[in-house]
Amino acid sequence: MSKTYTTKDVAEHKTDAAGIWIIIDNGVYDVTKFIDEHPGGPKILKRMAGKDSTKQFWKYHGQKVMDKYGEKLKIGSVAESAKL
Ligand code: HEM
Repeated sequence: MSKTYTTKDVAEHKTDAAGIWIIIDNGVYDVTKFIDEHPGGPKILKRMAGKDSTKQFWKYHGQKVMDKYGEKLKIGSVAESAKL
């Protein structure tokens, strides 16, 4: 079963020490270990740390990237969603 987080939980994960989480659509992704391998560079990803990066993600990537990395990095979903 997938874990549920609040946007506040996610917002508290925006440093190397706490871990770096981002929201894409309804999912919560832990990119702490991925960030240095990010082909778009760590900086741009770090700027979205703790935030909803749905718009930015789909601007720069397609479904293929999500299919390849999503499952590996996903740690759960956000409890409150505008889409529910
Ligand atoms: C789970 C989160 C993310 C994953 C797994 C991911 C993965 C990738 C991958 C695999 C690429 C290589 C390009 C490709 O294969 O299409 C890439 C490029 C890139 N990513 Fe990400 N990314 C993530 C989040 C983000 C976010 C949040 C941003 C923006 C704030 C971003 C900005 C970029 C940019 C600017 C590029 C370069 C695009 C280009 O060269 O045309 N990424 N990313």
